[in-house]
Amino acid sequence: MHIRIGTRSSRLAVWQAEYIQTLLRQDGVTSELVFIETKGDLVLDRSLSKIGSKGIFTQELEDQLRDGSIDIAVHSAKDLPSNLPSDLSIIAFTERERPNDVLVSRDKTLSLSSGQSFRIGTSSTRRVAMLKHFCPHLTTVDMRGNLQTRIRKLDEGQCDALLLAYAGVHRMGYDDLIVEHLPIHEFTPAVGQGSVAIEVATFSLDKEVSEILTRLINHEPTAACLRAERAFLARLEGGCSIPSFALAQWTDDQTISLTGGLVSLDGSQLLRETFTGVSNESPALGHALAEAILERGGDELLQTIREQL
Ligand SMILES: NCc1[nH]cc(CCC(=O)O)c1CC(=O)O
Repeated sequence: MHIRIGTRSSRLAVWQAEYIQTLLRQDGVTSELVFIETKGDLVLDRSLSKIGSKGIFTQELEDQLRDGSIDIAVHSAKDLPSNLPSDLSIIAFTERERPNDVLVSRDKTLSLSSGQSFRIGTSSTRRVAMLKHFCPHLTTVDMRGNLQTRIRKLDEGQCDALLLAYAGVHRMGYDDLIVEHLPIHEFTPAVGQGSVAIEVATFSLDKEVSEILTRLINHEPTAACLRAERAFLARLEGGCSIPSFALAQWTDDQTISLTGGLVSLDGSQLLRETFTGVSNESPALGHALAEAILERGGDELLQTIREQL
């Protein structure tokens, strides 16, 4: 069996694709990487929320799944929209890396909780809004580009620190630059953060091949958590430009706890709830959480956010 793997060509994307190749090789499955550029890689002068986030890192890969140029597409689970068209599906989520965000800087004395004032580079609406909520004394600088580009901008002095996903920083070998791990009960991560998703064209991939790939790549405990988080996001109809967050975690061998919510762009309002339920009904858990958040004022909050973006 030989699999053509579609991937973006950023260093993190290549790390992810090579990780998938390693998992496949365990069972003698050979593969090759097909590099595909997405709108998110090309348009670097505008913030993600202004480009219109839906599928900006995924569309071109999906086109090649459909026309049969590749067998699977590898994405950061976080970049994959929560509502997939019916001809595409996810057949695996890899075991999640630690899901939290980290503060990255050359200055070891920096800390979010210290009360010092400094500039943080980020292009994520969630991170900007959360910083405004928890750390109003800090300023943010809009910063696009892959990890290496952002660290170069940090070194050029365009900001004093970056707020990033631990998973990407660790995978790229920048652990030495981490000055603080942010607590997930405050800075709850984005849906899917830390896991890698495998997407296929539902009707063109052979069913038997698809089952083998799932067996080799999918980590079911992670997948159950991501189904809860993604159901939450789907109900909010949020892409990655909406400042929403959710993290599901196992509490015992049958139960998942899902924490998630929304924060207003100016940080003044933060809605967060935790729901617990049985793991095999995790999408229902995500749906229930979304309903609760919408009912508690999330509905109006979302409307305001959409008008402002
Ligand atoms: N949207 C960019 C993106 N997509 C996935 C990751 C990090 C790795 C991951 O969450 O799996 C990042 C960078 C970041 O948020 O710091």
